[in-house]
Amino acid sequence: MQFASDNTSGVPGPVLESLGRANEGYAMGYGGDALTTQVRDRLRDLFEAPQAEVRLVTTGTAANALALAVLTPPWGAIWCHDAAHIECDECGAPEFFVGGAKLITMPGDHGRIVADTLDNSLARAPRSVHNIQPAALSLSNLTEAGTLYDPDHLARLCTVARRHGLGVHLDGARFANALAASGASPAEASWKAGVDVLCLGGTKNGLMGAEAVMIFDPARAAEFDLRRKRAGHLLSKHRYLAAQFLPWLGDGLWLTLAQRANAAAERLAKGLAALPGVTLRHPVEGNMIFVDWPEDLARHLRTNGAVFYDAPGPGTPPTSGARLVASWDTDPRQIDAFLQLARDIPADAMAAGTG
Ligand SMILES: Cc1ncc(COP(=O)(O)O)c(C=O)c1O
Ligand SMILES: C[C@H](O)[C@H](N)C(=O)O
Repeated sequence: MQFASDNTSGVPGPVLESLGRANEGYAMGYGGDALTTQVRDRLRDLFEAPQAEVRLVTTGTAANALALAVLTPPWGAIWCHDAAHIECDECGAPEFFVGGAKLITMPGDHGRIVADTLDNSLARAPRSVHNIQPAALSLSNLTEAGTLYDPDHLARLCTVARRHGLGVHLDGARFANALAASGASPAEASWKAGVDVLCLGGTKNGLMGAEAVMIFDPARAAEFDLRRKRAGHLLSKHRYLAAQFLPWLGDGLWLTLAQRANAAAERLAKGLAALPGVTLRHPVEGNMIFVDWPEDLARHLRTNGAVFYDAPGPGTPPTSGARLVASWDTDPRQIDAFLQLARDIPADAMAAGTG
């Protein structure tokens, strides 16, 4: 019953088979191989962006930090949600890779920034020589709350950012889950809404460790290349990164895998919502669930083999809660066993706090 994260999942057969095929013979390094060119062309086609530049790296943190570095000068400020991964879980990588940027965090219900709040914040931002300079807006889709920005909401935020002279970065660690949930096209959910650089996550959706940075303004690619190299994120055996993407993007596998993860989360959320004392903290719009539940229930589930991260709720002291993440390979039987376990918690355990 593994619900810690979608990065705990395995790699689907077509991706492993593609790696095996890529292992034949020799290929130029550092992205000079034929597979890398095929991935670029495939992504340009899928995103209706023939001029876009595509760069592959191995982690989402590197993708985010490097993408933000080409949007933000060392004296720049990056606006983001206060629960953003770049704020909470990247150990200062964006600030480091930019060379001194400051993250300006904002509230927003269910992990989403509201356009008026962003507009007001940017309008009040001082811009004298004494101040860090507004430079970029960073959004995540899915958000870190597992919710969705639809293209209209995304476009409103990008319009505000543009009006204040900011570039827009989209952390798409779960972009496929967002597309699968919204039905939007890749272009509508990115550059057509106003996104300048998209970090398209593969690792959480079946790939072994591969992320594609899509730079919709090709003029920014040269700087990205130099930053990627000096960060140590230009792989010499680059064909093995590209080989992961080809089957994934080939016949829509990326969306099929994301739909499976989303459906698994929907199944789990439905069962959780029916349990006494359990509430869903955010709408479940992709493959992540946040619940508020009794500590005894969490303890009972963990004692019996369930794996998940705690996610304390608001308030002082914080309420007991958890994040549960479904993956492309989450087995419905795992979900049913987890829910049955939750239903079977001994009544006295809840009462005595020994569940
Ligand atoms: C929203 C989001 N962005 C970025 C990342 C970074 O990915 P990585 O752990 O590969 O650095 C994660 C990690 O899971 C994530 O959840
Ligand atoms: C939080 C952790 O860093 C990882 N991004 C995850 O979502 O599991």
